This record gives sequence, C-alpha cells and structure tokens, in this order.
Amino acid sequence: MSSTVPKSSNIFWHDCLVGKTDRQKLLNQKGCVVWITGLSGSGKSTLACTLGRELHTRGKLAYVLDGDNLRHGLNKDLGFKAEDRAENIRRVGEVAKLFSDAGLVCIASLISPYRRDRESCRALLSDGSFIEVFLNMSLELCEARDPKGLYKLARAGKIKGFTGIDDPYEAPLNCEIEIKEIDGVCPSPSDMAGQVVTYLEEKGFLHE
Ligand SMILES: Nc1ncnc2c1ncn2[C@@H]1O[C@H](COP(=O)(O)OS(=O)(=O)O)[C@@H](OP(=O)(O)O)[C@H]1O
Ligand SMILES: Nc1ncnc2c1ncn2[C@@H]1O[C@H](COP(=O)(O)OP(=O)(O)O)[C@@H](O)[C@H]1O
Repeated sequence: MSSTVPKSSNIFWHDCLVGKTDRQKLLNQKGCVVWITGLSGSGKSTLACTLGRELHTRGKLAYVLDGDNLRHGLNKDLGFKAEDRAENIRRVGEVAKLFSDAGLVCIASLISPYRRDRESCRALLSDGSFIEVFLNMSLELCEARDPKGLYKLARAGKIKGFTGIDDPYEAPLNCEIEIKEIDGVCPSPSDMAGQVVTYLEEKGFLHE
C-alpha cells in the first residue's frame, strides 16, 4: 500500500486559520516525534512513560503511542506478519505526525523491526522533528527480563514469528539517540529519559 498516493480522487486539502506555529506558541514548545524502537523487553514502554512523566513535570505536553496499547484499538485488526507490522507502523507514523502538528511531543514506542518502515515515518516529518531512539539492549537481557513470558513461549515454539527469535530486527543505521548497556548494565529509566530530554532541550523542542 502506498503511503503518499491517495486511493480516492477529487479530494482537496483544507487549511485552517490556526496553524502549527500558533499552537506551538500557545504551548511554548515545538511538535516532534520521539520514535522508540527496540526488541520486546528492551524497555520501550518504560522509557516512553518515564519520558512522558518528565516532560509533564516540566510543563510540556506529550502523548505516548505505545504499540501494545494501540493493538487493542486502532490496530486491533493487525497481526505480526511483515505486511501487518508495516501497516501498523504506517498508521502510527501518520497519527504521530498529526500529534506533532498539534504541537505535542509525541512519543511512539513500537518494536518497528523493519528499517524501511521506520524510514517511511521519518520521511513524513522532513524537518528534523523525527527523533529515532534505539534501545540497543541485547537479546540475552530482553530474554532474561521476559516480563510477559513471551520469549519463553517463542522458544517453546508456541508463538511463531517472534522478533529476535524467528523474526528479524533491523537495527537503525542513523538514529539520533542510541541507548545501550554499559558493562552489561542498562541505564536506569530516569537516565534513559534524561538522555532524550537533553537532546530535546539542545535542539530547541522544549521552547517555542
Ligand atoms: N510475534 C511477535 N513479535 C513481537 N512482539 C509480539 C509478537 N506477538 C505478540 N507480541 C507483543 O506485541 C508487542 C509488539 O507490538 P508492536 O506493535 O510494537 O510490534 S511491531 O512494531 O508491529 O513489530 C510486544 O510488546 P513489547 O514487549 O512491549 O515490545 C509483544 O508484547
Ligand atoms: N532501564 C531499565 N532498567 C531496569 N529494568 C528496566 C529498564 N527498562 C525496563 N525495565 C524492565 O524491563 C521489562 C521490559 O520493559 P518494557 O518497558 O515493558 O519493555 P518493552 O516495552 O520494550 O517490551 C520491564 O519489566 C521493565 O520494568
């Protein structure tokens, strides 16, 4: 499915009098998408929520789009084969773009295992406002955590096509932020969130 060519014809873009710049002034921040990618169990949801709380504390409006949660609603018709994952990422990329246009810091946390799908989302936000955060945690660490018992089921062959076990994960080549273990130890959730907040501050996203 193409993400740029609409299927319908005779459709027209309608601009409103209040635009992104006006909303950003109101909020005193700049809209952007923090896209967190990594294996199941790498800490995506933890980082997303910790970052969301940190921004909230600083008076910044953020909203978390979490893969697992969206699969309960917007994406409940999708499974885990490659084309479903691609459609999952495409939809969330489009929603994230809307949140960014609304002036929010949109935090998207999805495995998003395919480079091509993440790059398509990046291409939707061409002004540097797509910030890819790679949670580069080893499979060993993620599997040892296994909070939902899914790796155990995948190893037992009870889940097929599980990312990192019998389905691929393509690591980013050009992400803005990489968070990894140091001497086998993962930074704390607040340290991980701190790295992202520092980036957002330095790039001027936390002021209009
Ligand atoms: N086959 C398979 N592979 C990977 N993950 C699986 C699978 N089946 C179910 N789950 C659960 O679904 C969560 C991942 O959903 P996402 O929407 O982030 O996945 S994706 O981006 O479309 O690949 C993922 O959540 P996280 O553990 O938070 O990553 C799992 O709980
Ligand atoms: N920085 C961290 N340090 C220690 N434990 C963590 C950290 N981040 C996440 N965890 C723990 O690892 C498990 C997986 O985290 P989660 O955020 O659910 O990962 P994901 O969303 O990538 O599947 C949870 O039990 C969580 O409490």
